[in-house]
Amino acid sequence: MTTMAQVICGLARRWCFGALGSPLQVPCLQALPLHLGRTATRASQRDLENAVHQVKLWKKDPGNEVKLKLYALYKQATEGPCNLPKPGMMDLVNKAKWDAWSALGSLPKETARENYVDLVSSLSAASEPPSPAKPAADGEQAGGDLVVTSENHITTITFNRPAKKNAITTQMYQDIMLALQAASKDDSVLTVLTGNGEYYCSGNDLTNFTDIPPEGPEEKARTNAILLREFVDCFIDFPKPLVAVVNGPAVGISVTLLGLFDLVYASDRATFHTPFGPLGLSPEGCSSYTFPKMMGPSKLSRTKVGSRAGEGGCQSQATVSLQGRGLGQLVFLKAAEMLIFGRKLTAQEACAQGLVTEVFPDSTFQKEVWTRLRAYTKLPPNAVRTSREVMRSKGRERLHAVNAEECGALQQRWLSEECTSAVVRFLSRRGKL
Ligand SMILES: CCCCCC/C=C/C(=O)SCCNC(=O)CCNC(=O)[C@H](O)C(C)(C)COP(=O)(O)OP(=O)(O)OC[C@H]1O[C@@H](n2cnc3c(N)ncnc32)[C@H](O)[C@@H]1OP(=O)(O)O
Repeated sequence: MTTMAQVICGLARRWCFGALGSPLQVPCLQALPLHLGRTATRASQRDLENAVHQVKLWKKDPGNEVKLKLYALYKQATEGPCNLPKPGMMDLVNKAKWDAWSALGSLPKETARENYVDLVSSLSAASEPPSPAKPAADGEQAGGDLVVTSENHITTITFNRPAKKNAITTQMYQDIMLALQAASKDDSVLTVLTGNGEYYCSGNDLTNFTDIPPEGPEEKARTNAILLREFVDCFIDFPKPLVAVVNGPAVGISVTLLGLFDLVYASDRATFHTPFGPLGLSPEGCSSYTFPKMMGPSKLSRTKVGSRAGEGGCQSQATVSLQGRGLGQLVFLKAAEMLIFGRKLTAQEACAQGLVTEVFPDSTFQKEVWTRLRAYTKLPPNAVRTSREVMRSKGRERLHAVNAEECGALQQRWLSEECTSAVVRFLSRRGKL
């Protein structure tokens, strides 16, 4: 399957030569400064061909904004104003390129040719050889986007895309399912999910929505809904204790799945954000059922004042004020505030709502959590497994039904203009399409 990266790379090579006829969305193309240093002579067709050849020699990706400008100028110089029909919203790559070309209006071919040559000559002069790939820092985990280890009777699945805030690619969904299937059969007692780097996970990789198959966006939505349902089913059916070691900010599906975990240990620098509203999406991971169940439709949360983090229970930040004695403030947090309105929770707030089991100071987080987990693995494994099974078995049928309903709703959401516009906005914010 053509990945988005291949699509972009393919387009990058062919855009500059104008062989493709489909645009990419970039907000203010006009703002891109064109090189005005050209002498009065008009750029010839030969100059254009030389410029095209020069671009082929570029070693560094100039970024989408430049590629779009070159694409649009080349099309305008060789074919004149854009008269193609506007592609659909979900066809992000083609629509953005269409926009780029159309933005040039009735710019004369000669002027477009001149601007193309000028732009290439100024960028070629400025282009630097690419910096050598940064070697992995000491202690950083080598390996792919997902690292799975199994030791001390703990299977650990680590999101390992720190440069992308551990966003989950389509392949990673598959790999996590494989890791869970293996962990359900190995000699581990616990299975842990955690993140490498400053983030736990920034949720679904939003470029997952952009590689539209030839069958069109409806097919993409259908296959994504199947993948998501199978992915969440793996967590519902997993037979051993699931532990989330939330080392930093968590977004989207990495948050909603936590309702299916048995322990959620969070660093006090972790946050919990489910921006489904702003993204035009709806909840997944069974959170439409587990969150209200866990948090209550509206819940008065009381937490201890001044308790040290890690001494059991939530680290106190939110407290309860009674008759104005200044013991803190009344904390109303609702599942709806998270799932519908996208309120981001601190680790303490998430703990007060029952989403997080315990919050630890970041400075001692890893040491405290892994010491505790290793102690838990000393428990009789069959007793652990039996206790978990009797706790979880009663709710599985309901959770599978909730999962099916959520995936059906999302399948429609992914086709909506609300969602596609939000994804384009995110990916275009720095020419990331
Ligand atoms: C099979 C389909 C299953 C679908 C399941 C349904 C799941 C739904 C969800 O999970 S919805 C939530 C999706 N996630 C987001 O909306 C988060 C998007 N990211 C952000 O808002 C921000 O990146 C941030 C707040 C997480 C971090 O911001 P900041 O500290 O400013 O860093 P950058 O934005 O510069 O990010 C660095 C780098 O990472 C890329 N990136 C981060 N998150 C994602 C993501 N979710 N998808 C794709 N790319 C992401 C970001 O683009 C930057 O890349 P760059 O360095 O510019 O190449």
